Amino acid sequence: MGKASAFLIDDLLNGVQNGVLKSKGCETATTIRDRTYVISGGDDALALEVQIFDKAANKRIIPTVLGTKPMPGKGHSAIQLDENKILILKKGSTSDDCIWFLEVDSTYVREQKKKLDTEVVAWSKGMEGNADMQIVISGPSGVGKGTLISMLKDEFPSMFGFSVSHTTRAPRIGEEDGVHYHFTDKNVMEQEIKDGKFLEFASVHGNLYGTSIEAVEVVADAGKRCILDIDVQGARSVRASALDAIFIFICPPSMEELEKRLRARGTDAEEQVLKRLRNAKTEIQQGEKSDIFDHILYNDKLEDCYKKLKELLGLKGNVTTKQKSASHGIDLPVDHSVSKINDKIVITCGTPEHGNESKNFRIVLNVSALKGGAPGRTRGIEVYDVISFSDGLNGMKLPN
Ligand SMILES: Nc1nc2c(ncn2[C@@H]2O[C@H](COP(=O)(O)OP(=O)(O)O)[C@@H](O)[C@H]2O)c(=O)[nH]1
Ligand SMILES: Nc1ncnc2c1ncn2[C@@H]1O[C@H](COP(=O)(O)OP(=O)(O)O)[C@@H](O)[C@H]1O
Repeated sequence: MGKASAFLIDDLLNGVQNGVLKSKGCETATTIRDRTYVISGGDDALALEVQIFDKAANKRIIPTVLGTKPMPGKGHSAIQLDENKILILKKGSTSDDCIWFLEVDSTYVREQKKKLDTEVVAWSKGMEGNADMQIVISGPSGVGKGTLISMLKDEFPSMFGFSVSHTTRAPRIGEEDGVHYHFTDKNVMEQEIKDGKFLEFASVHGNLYGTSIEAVEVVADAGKRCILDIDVQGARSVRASALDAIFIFICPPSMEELEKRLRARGTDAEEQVLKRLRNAKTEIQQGEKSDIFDHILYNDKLEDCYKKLKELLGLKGNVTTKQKSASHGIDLPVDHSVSKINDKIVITCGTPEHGNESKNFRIVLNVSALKGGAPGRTRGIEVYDVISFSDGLNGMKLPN
C-alpha cells in the first residue's frame, strides 16, 4: 500500500521483536512470522479493532473479525501465545472477562478464510477450568424428551442447564422467548448462521432450528452440564464438531403410543401432528441404525426411563453435587507487564523500580492445556494464586 504503509510497518516492526509485546497507549502490535497484528481501542466505548500489517506483501489488511468481540475496557496488553494465537489481557475489566484470545491462524480461522475467501481473525474468551461433557438428547416429537430433561433439571438444578435453541416456528401457548426457545425470523437466523454463530442447525418439520455457540457456552460458564434437545440431523452435526458430548436417542414403545402422547399434549394442530408422525418413522430408523448415538433409551414407563437416563449420566445412588474448584479470576491493574516462560504467562503488576514491595505481585497463568477456542470459549486456563515478590523475575519460582 505505498510508502506510507511501508514506513508504518518499519516503525511497527522496530518496536516488536519475536512477537513480544510493545504497548503504545491502547494499541499493541504483536508479530507472528511476517505479520504484525495491531490491536487498538478497547478504552472507553471503543471496541477492539484489528489490523494486519503484512511485511512480505508490504500491505495493510483489515480482516473479517469473527467470534464475540471483547466489550470495551480500559485498554489491554497482548502477547503471542503460539503461532496461531495472541493472548489479550483486558485492563480494568471484571475478573471473569479479563483473558481473551485472538486466533490468527487456528484451524477454525483457516477454514473460515477458505469459506469466506478473505482474511479472517477470530476472538475467543478465555475461561478458567474445563467444561463437563455435554448431553445431546434426540428422538421423535412427543417421545418425552422435554419431560425427561425437565425432570433432570428439577432434581439437579445446579448440575444441568438447557441450551436454549433458536427457531423460526411460532411460540406455543405458555412458551416464553429466551426460556423455551429464542423465537426468531428466518432472514435473521439465516444471516446469523452465515456469520458463524451456530454450532448446528437443521430444518425440522418445516421450520429452522439451531443451537447457537453462545447457548451452550453460557451454561458451561455457569459450571453446569449443558443438555441439547435437538433432532437427528443436528446431533450428526454436533458429533462432527469439537463439542465433547454423550449422545442419547429416546425411542417410543410404539407408533400408536407416540401418536397418543402427541395428541394428549394438545400443543399442535392436526396438520402438525400428522407431519410429526410421518417424520418420526425416519427419525427412529436413523436413530436406531446410525452410529451417532452412544445409547438408545425406550421411554415406555416414564419413571423407568428416567432411572435409566440417570444411570447413563452417572447419577445412580447418592449423588453429591460436585463442588466446583474456586475460581481465582483476575483483577488486572492498569500498570503491569506480561511475559511468557514456557507454558506460563507471567503478569507482573506494580512498579518494582520504585521499591514499594507491598504493591508488587505476579499472577501466573498456566496455558499448557487449552481446549476449545473460536468461535466459542477457550477453556482450561489455570490461574495460580497471586505471588508477592521482592526479588527479580529470575528469582521467582514458578509452579510446576
Ligand atoms: N437440529 C436442531 N433441532 C432442534 C433444535 N431445537 C429443537 N430441535 C428439534 O426440533 C424438533 C421439534 O421441536 P419442537 O418444535 O419444540 O416440537 P416437539 O419436539 O414436538 O416438542 C424436536 O425434534 C427437537 O429436538 C435445535 O436447536 N437444533
Ligand atoms: N413415558 C411416558 N408415558 C406417558 N406419557 C408420557 C411419557 N413421557 C412423556 N409423556 C407425555 O407425552 C407428551 C410429550 O412429551 P414431551 O416431553 O413434550 O415430548 P418431546 O419433548 O419429545 O416432544 C407430554 O404430554 C408428556 O407428558
